[in-house]
Amino acid sequence: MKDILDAIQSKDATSADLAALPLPESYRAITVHKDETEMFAGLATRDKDPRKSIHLDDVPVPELGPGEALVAVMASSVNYNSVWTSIFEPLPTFGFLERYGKLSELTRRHDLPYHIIGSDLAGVVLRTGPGVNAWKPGDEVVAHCLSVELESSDGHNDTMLDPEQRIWGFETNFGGLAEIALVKSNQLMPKPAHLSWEEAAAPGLVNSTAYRQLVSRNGAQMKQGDNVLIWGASGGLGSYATQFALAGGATPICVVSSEQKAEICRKMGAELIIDRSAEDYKFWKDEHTQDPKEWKRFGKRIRELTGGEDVDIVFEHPGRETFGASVYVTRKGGTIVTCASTSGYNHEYDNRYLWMSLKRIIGSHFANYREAWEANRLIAKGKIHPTLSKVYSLEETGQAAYDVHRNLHQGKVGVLCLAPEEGLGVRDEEMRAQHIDAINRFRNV
Ligand SMILES: C/C=C/C(=O)SCCNC(=O)CCNC(=O)[C@H](O)C(C)(C)COP(=O)(O)OP(=O)(O)OC[C@H]1O[C@@H](n2cnc3c(N)ncnc32)[C@H](O)[C@@H]1OP(=O)(O)O
Ligand SMILES: NC(=O)C1=CN([C@@H]2O[C@H](COP(=O)(O)OP(=O)(O)OC[C@H]3O[C@@H](n4cnc5c(N)ncnc54)[C@H](OP(=O)(O)O)[C@@H]3O)[C@@H](O)[C@H]2O)C=CC1
Repeated sequence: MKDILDAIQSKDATSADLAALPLPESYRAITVHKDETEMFAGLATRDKDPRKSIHLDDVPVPELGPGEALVAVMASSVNYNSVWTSIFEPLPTFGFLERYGKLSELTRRHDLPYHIIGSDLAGVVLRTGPGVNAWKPGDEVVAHCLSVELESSDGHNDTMLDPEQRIWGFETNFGGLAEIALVKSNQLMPKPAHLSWEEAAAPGLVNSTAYRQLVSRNGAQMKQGDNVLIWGASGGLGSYATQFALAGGATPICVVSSEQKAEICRKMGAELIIDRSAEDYKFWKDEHTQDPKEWKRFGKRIRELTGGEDVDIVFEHPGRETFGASVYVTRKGGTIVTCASTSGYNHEYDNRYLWMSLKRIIGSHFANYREAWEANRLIAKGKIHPTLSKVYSLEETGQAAYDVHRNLHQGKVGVLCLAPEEGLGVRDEEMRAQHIDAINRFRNV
């Protein structure tokens, strides 16, 4: 592994040099174990501690198949899907690996007693399998997390609709929180040249998801002048949704839970901010009953901020706790676009406010290759910036996942895999200098 890292860091190693280096037999990877899926039985979600279930193991390098690439991972990031995997909710992910393993001789590789997790990476291509022409060893890349087979016609208008659509590192094995990852070559995209490895690895999953959810024709199709209510506006998804709203001429109404987070949103350029903790909204009176008076108080606050307007789009992901309020505060004909249910997936809302006011709920999930490519292009052009706050070592991934699980973080949390330190991998210093304040906006807050 040291030779590989030396070659990546040397200025003059060629593609042929990298291709000629032998692969190691094993590599270090963050895993959860199949024989531990019951370890948190009986505990409340909040009390399930990723530091106990996440391991750093030596694992064998997987066989490389057609259309695939092995990538030396310089850095990765923590996504909430890795939190779900590590607390075995809503299901242990081993069921996904078993199902995938039944598809073919080749996919059987994924069905293992350990799951290498992680759905983001920035790194360097080491090997490509048969049929891969667009990428070669030595290419500096980021990977999006859509894994598809595309044997059915269903996915050929929008690859997210492929019946064999999976999220890499969540529903497949050999994910990005490791020194080497196995991806399909159609997950690869050019690494933005002005970013370090850990900055480049941070946006991928959430940036692509927010792009489809808010901007794409497959999502809410946000337009200039729209009022967009963004839950968790300084979090993973929300920090990109806020940037897309601002860059697209819309007005974000950012919901956060502290003054510190409100300040981050102001630094991004947002002006309309609701501190849900300070204003103490209680949308649920008890576990079973919502309080429409609280929806109304929340809606009034939005109208105060906007000068009397309601929101055209709600960017939803907290789920059960907020969904009733989200449906209520959306304007007539507006859109609630949801990609998650962090606080619970059985949502309740008053349907009269949906049908009588001709509102629409849209379900959105990750992004197709084109959407991920467009979202990555915006990063590469310096129009949208990474929101990396803190960086951990691979050994500390359990703590990094704990921070995200307990909402102790801001924006995105990075993980160094092969990169020996932060700040490496920048190719375009001039462009970096132009955007350095925006790139560092979330650092150490
Ligand atoms: C990019 C990052 C993203 C995120 O972070 S997202 C957040 C993390 N992700 C999650 O929390 C999602 C985790 N996944 C799940 O919870 C489950 O994954 C699902 C609930 C999404 C699906 O459940 P399941 O049981 O895996 O699949 P089924 O599609 O319900 O299939 C089970 C059986 O039910 C049959 N079935 C499906 N639809 C119907 C129907 N309409 N009528 C009759 N049967 C149906 C199927 O065929 C199959 O059957 P057979 O077991 O025999 O194969
Ligand atoms: N379907 C898909 O493709 C994707 C789904 N997801 C899912 O989206 C969810 C969010 O992911 P991500 O943004 O990365 O996570 P983060 O934890 O980084 O950010 C979420 C933010 O939401 C806010 N929040 C959390 N709980 C509540 C609540 N009960 N009420 C109101 N606000 C809340 C918090 O902000 P604050 O405290 O400041 O209000 C938090 O910072 C996860 O469940 C994840 O699995 C993520 C990416 C892709």
